[in-house]
Amino acid sequence: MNICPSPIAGLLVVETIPYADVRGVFSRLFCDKELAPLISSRQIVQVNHSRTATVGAIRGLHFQHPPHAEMKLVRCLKGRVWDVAVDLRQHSPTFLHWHAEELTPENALMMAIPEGFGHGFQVLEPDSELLYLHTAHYTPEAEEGLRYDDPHLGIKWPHTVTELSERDAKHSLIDANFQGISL
Ligand SMILES: Cc1cn([C@H]2C[C@H](O)[C@@H](COP(=O)(O)OP(=O)(O)O[C@H]3O[C@@H](C)C(=O)[C@@H](O)[C@H]3O)O2)c(=O)[nH]c1=O
Repeated sequence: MNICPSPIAGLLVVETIPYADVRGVFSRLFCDKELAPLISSRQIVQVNHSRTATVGAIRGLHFQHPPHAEMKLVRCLKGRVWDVAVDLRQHSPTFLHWHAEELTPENALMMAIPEGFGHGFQVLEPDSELLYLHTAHYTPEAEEGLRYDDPHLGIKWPHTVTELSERDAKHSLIDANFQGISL
């Protein structure tokens, strides 16, 4: 696995090197030794999977507040998604900047999204599937979201938005009182 920087400090992109032969492909999806530089003392405590049927559907943007803030490692197992992370760290020089990567099974990229970032994605192929590794348990009372179309973020989604959960449609817009996440 190659751990690559992104334009936002702390947000990393991991390249996985798949082993291909006549039978198909073998890939290591997680290794605490190889990923130690980014995982540090964190532990993976939950593994989630989602399948999203419709091209253009968006999930996000989601995050958990401290003390339930988490690192998420996200990869695409099927289809194609445009995965975006937004820097919400209070006092970060890149506060409210975002970075996106297209994730596919073929490019085998994994976004390593640390605490203090919002995360979302848009589906670019039908029935796209994502695998998430989390370093904190799901804590709905600590969870918050931002609007995918928040003008303060200006995220340039690659496809027309076709579907959104009721919850994601109701997130508040960022206003002058929004301080970000204090870690
Ligand atoms: C995220 C999550 C949801 N759920 C439940 C709550 C709800 O009934 C159902 C669907 O949840 P949601 O609508 O929040 O699912 P979804 O909108 O897909 O939420 C996900 O979005 C992406 C962008 C992320 O980054 C993920 O961490 C997660 O927040 O699953 C769990 O039981 N455990 C979990 O970890």
